[in-house]
Amino acid sequence: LHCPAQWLYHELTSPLRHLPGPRNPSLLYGNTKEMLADFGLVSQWRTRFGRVFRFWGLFSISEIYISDLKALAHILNDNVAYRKPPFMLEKTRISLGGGSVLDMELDDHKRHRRVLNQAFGPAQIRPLTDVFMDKAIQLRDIWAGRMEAEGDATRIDISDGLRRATLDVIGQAGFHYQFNALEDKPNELNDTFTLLHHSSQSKLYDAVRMTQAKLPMLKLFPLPGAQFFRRGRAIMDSIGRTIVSDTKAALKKSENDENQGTRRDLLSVLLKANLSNDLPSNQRMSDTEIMAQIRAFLFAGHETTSSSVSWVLYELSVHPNMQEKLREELFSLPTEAPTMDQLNSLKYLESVVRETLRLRAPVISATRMAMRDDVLPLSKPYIDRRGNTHQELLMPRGQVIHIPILAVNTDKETWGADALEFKPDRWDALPDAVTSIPGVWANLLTFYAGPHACIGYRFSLVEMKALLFVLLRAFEFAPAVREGGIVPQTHRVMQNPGLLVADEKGEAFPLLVKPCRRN
Ligand code: HEM
Repeated sequence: LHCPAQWLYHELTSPLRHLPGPRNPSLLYGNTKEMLADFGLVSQWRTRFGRVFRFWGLFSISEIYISDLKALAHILNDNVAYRKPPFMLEKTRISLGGGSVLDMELDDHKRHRRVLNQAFGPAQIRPLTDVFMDKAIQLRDIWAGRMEAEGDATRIDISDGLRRATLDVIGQAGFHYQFNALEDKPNELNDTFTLLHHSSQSKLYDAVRMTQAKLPMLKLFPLPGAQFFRRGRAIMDSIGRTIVSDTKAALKKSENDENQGTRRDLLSVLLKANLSNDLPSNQRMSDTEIMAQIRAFLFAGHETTSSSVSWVLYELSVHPNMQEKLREELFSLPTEAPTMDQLNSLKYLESVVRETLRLRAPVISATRMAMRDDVLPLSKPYIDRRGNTHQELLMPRGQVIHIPILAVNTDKETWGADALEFKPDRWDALPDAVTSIPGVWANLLTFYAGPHACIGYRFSLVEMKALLFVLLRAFEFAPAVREGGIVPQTHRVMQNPGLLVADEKGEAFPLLVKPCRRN
């Protein structure tokens, strides 16, 4: 929508104008302010208005919430008719720099995925398990050191350690690069990420980027946060240049070497795939595009995993019997250094990871736009504000769509009355209805679906399991604050566990950690 008249025409003539939904409290902000202030608001609307309703985004651009599974399957599998809206692509480019798979659509997206997919299969992730284990052990030793100095039952900011560990993992397993974020030294990239995504200013910075993406002329003004995003991009680019030239040099050196392939990091694999003779030259990625993927992996692949592990530890801290049951299983492996296949053979670990990624999906929603008029099938009819029943959803071109990942994962009509409870055992006998969820993994929308599904989900799952294997065999985790003191904190589309009332120490998510008695 390029001008107010076009917006007005779209809203007034839309076949969806009679959809139920909340009222619009502000022409400028729509419902965004109240949504930011209240994490549970969207699910309250879902209870009140049903699986399809309309709410209002920034500048009163309407968004259609859809959790109807038939309609979602239709949207997620058609990435020609339903794409990331131009303002979301623009926001990614402002925040992260452009040119990666994260801001590509259609043919360019396909070209990128064709090369990138080759680095993310099980055979490529298997040898990276050693890196996941090494970093998990390094974090374990750091926390054990704190316990030696401060005594048993030490209060530790879990998310800080995990963020550093997952940044180190993506550095080493992703690009054969040492961030050394776990070492107790200032790390410029980690500090910039923390400032942008976890400081008191981060929501403001994000809102500013979204406003600039919707009103590009605002990019001419030096609005809050611009210098930090610039700094983040500059650090990532300078690291990226070094990484690409080092990796290319290493590949060249190993061309005539029997041991070709000693470098197993994602970037080495994808650079090799990109140079392969099997790949037509017009399908290759340029060096600039390769560098852009480094930024994408850093951005998409580090905090998502640390948030997931934080959520697992949170759930286990408030469910000590499940923590003990899992620990029992982890000790049943007669090794300190399990392989990917051994980690994947642990059934209860798998159920705990699935249940956490269902109930605490780190990415809670996605946004798409209809690129043409369409008719969406529905599993259940909806009733509009005038009382008329509709068997289908008439989708007008240009309509923004809200895909509620977390709500789909926790819908009582699909998962049963206990959908909002943490119950790993549910994975032993799932209701049939969940098979209609169009997710790429485990009947969940956590890693999305269709052509834009998360490329890194296998990487992330093994990394999570390695961290949990090491940390739960070494420590016991218990709540550090009273019940209800840890709540989901949202930033952009991410949710992390965090303190309801911030403390002066600036901790994000503390737990009481003590050495495991079995050890
Ligand atoms: C628990 C961890 C993770 C979660 C929950 C997660 C979730 C997601 C979701 C929901 C999307 C789709 C977003 C959209 O299209 O609107 C996505 C895409 C993506 N993810 Fe992940 N992710 C995780 C870990 C990772 C890791 C470890 C990497 C890389 C090493 C990664 C790289 C990507 C990339 C490159 C895309 C874009 C794919 C495309 O558009 O074709 N993610 N992820």
